[in-house]
Amino acid sequence: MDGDKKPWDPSQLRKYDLNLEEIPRLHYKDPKIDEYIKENKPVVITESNIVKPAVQRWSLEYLERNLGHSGHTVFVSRNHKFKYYDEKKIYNRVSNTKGVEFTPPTRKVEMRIEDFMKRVKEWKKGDERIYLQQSLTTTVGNNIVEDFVKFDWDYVNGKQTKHNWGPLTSNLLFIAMEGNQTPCHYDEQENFFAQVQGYKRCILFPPSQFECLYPYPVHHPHDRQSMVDFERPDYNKFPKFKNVKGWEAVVGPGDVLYIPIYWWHHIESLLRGGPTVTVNFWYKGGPSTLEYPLKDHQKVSITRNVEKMLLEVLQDPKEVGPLLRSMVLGRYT
Ligand SMILES: CCC[C@@H](CC(=O)O)C(=O)C(=O)O
Ligand SMILES: [Zn+2]
Repeated sequence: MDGDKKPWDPSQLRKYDLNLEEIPRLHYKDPKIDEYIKENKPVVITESNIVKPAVQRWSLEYLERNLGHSGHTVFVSRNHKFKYYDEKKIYNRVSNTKGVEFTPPTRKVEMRIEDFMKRVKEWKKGDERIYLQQSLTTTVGNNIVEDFVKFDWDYVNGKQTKHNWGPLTSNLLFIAMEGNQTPCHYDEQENFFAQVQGYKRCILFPPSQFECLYPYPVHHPHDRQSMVDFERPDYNKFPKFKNVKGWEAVVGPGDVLYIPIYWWHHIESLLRGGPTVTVNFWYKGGPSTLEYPLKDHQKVSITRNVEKMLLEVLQDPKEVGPLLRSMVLGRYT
């Protein structure tokens, strides 16, 4: 790659009408990284050895040979969106206050890695898309385990300890087709999002923009996901989406993006960039001491608890909205 040639160009990014700033990129030895993490702000950590063995060795061919022959979790979508849904919340098939059936936007299948790679290679426009999302556990091959143990655990464990995070809950391996998209959502975990192969565009919003991103109700299968379709935003239903202000970074091999707990993120593999490989590190949040003023993500957590409590006592999801409206409108407005 000659000097000034960028590894990707803007034509590989889908067009959105969003007000975005660049997420800072800091060398992994820079102490300012700890200031960002302490303030729950995203930062791209560069030149680290966090997943260096994977960056060096995990080509698609290597992964096909070494990932292991058990079935791997693969999501299938009729379009480029892979919107997460919680199967456990499709309990009474009623997914919103109008009693409409919930139709899962993707389906989950178990696929052997060679079948997955074949379908990726032979994919044609109009075919269903697939997205491998597999927890890195002992079911993977020995070479992968050897690479995994050589990740820079001192570095990530050091951050976990310094910032008083909870335990590491999982490392997920993602193998995406070019153009695959995980629509805007938040997780209740701290995340080191380590890019291994290919380039991904990450668009993030702070928890304070909760009102502009219109999350589904907590009892909905799409809990934690934004209701706004970034490609065709409905400004009548979601007027405050116009005011949203976000941060973005395109991460490439070796970059590690810190996605703070409760921060919204919309992530997509670049168009025409080939398949991408990512490993994430999800940690439970630290103990949340209630210091005033409360942090924005603590307020989001409180709203979640209110919705859960109301559903628990009212039982019928259709009653939660009307009760909240009667409580607030005309009184707290
Ligand atoms: C299943 C979620 C995958 C990931 C987004 C992506 O890489 O497509 C993400 O949202 C996260 O790591 O939290
Ligand atoms: Zn996520």
